[in-house]
Amino acid sequence: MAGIRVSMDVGGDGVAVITISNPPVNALHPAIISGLKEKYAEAMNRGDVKAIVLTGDNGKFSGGFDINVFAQIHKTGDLSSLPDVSVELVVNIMEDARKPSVAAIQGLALGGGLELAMGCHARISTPEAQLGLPELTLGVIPGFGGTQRLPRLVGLKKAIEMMLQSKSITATEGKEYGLIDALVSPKELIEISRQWALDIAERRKPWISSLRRTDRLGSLSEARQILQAARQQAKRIAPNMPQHQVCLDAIEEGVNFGGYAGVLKEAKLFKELVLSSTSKGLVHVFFAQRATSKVPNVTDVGLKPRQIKKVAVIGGGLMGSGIATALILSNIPVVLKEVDTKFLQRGQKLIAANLEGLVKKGSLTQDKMKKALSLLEGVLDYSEFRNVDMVIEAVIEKIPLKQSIFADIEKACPPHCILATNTSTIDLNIVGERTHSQDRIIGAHFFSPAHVMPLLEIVRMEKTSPQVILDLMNVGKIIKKVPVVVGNCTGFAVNRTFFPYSQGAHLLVHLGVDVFRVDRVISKFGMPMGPFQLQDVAGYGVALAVKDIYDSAFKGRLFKSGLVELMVENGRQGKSNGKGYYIYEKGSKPRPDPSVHSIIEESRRRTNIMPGGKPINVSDQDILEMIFFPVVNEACRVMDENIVVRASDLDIASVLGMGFPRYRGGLVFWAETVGAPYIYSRLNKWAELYGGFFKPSPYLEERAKNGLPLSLPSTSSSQASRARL
Ligand SMILES: C[C@H](O)CC(=O)SCCNC(=O)CCNC(=O)[C@H](O)C(C)(C)COP(=O)(O)OP(=O)(O)OC[C@H]1O[C@@H](n2cnc3c(N)ncnc32)[C@H](O)[C@@H]1OP(=O)(O)O
Repeated sequence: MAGIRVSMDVGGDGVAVITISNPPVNALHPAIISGLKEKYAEAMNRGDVKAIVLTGDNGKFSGGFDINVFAQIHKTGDLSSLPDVSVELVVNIMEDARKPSVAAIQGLALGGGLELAMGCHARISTPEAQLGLPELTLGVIPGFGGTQRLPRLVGLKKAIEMMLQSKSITATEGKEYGLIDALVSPKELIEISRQWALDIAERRKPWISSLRRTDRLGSLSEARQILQAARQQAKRIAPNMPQHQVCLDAIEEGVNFGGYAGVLKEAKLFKELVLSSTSKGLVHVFFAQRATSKVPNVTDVGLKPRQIKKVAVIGGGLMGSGIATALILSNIPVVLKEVDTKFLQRGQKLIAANLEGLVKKGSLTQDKMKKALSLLEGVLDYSEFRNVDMVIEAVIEKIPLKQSIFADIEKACPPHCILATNTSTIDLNIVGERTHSQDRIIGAHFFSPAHVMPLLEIVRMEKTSPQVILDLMNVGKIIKKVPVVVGNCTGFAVNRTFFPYSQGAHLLVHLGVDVFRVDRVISKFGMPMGPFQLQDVAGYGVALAVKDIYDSAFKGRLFKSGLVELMVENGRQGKSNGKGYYIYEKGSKPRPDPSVHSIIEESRRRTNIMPGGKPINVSDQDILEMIFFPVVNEACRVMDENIVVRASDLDIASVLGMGFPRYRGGLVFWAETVGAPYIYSRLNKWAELYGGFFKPSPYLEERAKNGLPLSLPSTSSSQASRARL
């Protein structure tokens, strides 16, 4: 296997330097594990080797066990490709060896990488290296002894925090906690590690096996209290995932019966979790997220992103101020344009408040806030636009207004400048209709709050140039977003796929289902909140503004009711005025408002769709399916029309844009686990009972009838044969 190797170099000082090499992050592929076993055996047998230094190639120790192996196991169900590492390699070969090992760490030591380092008898690191056990984010637990050694090195409380929250620390922090023995510069790393290893071999420094330590664990009663508190916390933060409690089970075994018993238990539990549906979903999301950065004809044609030195943002409302915040936080200077001083000041205040919020949370220092604010310039006309590299328009969703802005900025900006719009629904062809710059017009659809939400939906038109797409993808990465490139249509990929989400919820309520029950079922499934609370939080203005646009784009598959208008007529605007389906009061959680029932009753009377005038009788499962299956159905149309590059892009967009539970792998991945034939048959039945809103799309029908995966890309012949359906 090219590039995958373990090498050993024995110096005149008697130290064998064993180096892991598997670019780009030195992942621990099974071939690396066998290589390590082989080199250690050789080092033990050679008379000229007194001690070992273990390190990684190219400035990185290791990014952990090779996650591709998990993906392979998920496909085959066969666990035999998992090498025996925790006992055979880390305990028997490394920790209990006759010759000591020192880990020389640089760049990163994550997951199995850090676990190998903890099996060494000392750890020397460069200060900025990232150390952590993020296995729970993949639905498993640390499996090379990490659940046992980390608590014995940094104490139970800190270790549990690092594992349950998958939180990395720097080596500088690691030194404070006892994980790292010495901090050194990259230049000295190998030299000092060699000397350290010799010092241990010659007993000038202590020969410590982490697994046998107990001094950092505290008393049994203290340990039990910490574990108990952690179990409660895990129940709250991860109610639908098994790996948090299982990780605590492994730690507890070691606390009660010693480190070695803990390692054995950990190995057993690890194997069980690898096959869990949670791990399948999370590993899928790991690779799906990385796949979004590969866009055919954009990222594979040798283009280099141009530097974007300055960006103009038009509109200082909620979205514009959030976008400006995200840019200045990543050191990109921003010109913020508004129509008058009052609106400009409001925008500047919103940006300052966004930054202050981050300072309060502890994620930004005062100095960095000042630095960010110094990069913001407020303007009332286009004169400062002459030297910007990108404009992001973020004004209200009014077509004539956007068209006139685009005609203006085409004149005011330099010819290379990217002209982006943050519209969430309007067709980009319409926005740019009055310009001659179709090749540099692009959608930059942020999600609210824009400085917090991780998704950036990049919308390209047929004529948008690959260079412009690449530049915006790069800006997205710089401002720490995950850019997903999609095609142009009403609502683009995310809002289009999810428009039936709120509509299905409204339909159910008009069929007689309780509004708060709908929200409870959806939250229990793992969404951050139910569709009605979401509507409260987003504000009814959004729903009303896009209504006509959806009406004309999605004819025949809409459910129309006047409930939102009725809510507004009754003085309810959702969270913004404290009164929606829920009551919002400062300092307390949203409370269901029973007085909303009379408004709903009125809306039901007007719509009059309950069969025989009586509420339908449905189970919680029915509610879930009647809301999500229409969403899957629309996702099928989005895939059929090639709005997304690949199905997994919709998985990432649903997770990062809508809060679809990551551990379910995203919308399409989840739908595959449910099965196209079942989804199709349910939608068909509801279409007969309740009309066109549920009618299965030809794409779904074809997949269901032919037993094909939903994620399999369409071929032109299948598209043609569907057109005849
Ligand atoms: C038994 C053990 O306890 C189990 C384990 O060790 S499980 C693994 C634990 N380790 C992790 O979870 C770390 C996962 N990796 C990461 O968080 C990040 O990739 C990183 C912080 C290492 C690097 O981030 P960044 O520089 O942004 O690069 P990123 O794009 O994420 O990764 C670069 C490439 O390395 C791959 N990669 C990263 N870590 C990998 C791993 N552990 N296994 C396989 N591939 C990996 C990525 O898939 C990507 O591949 P691509 O270029 O083909 O898309």
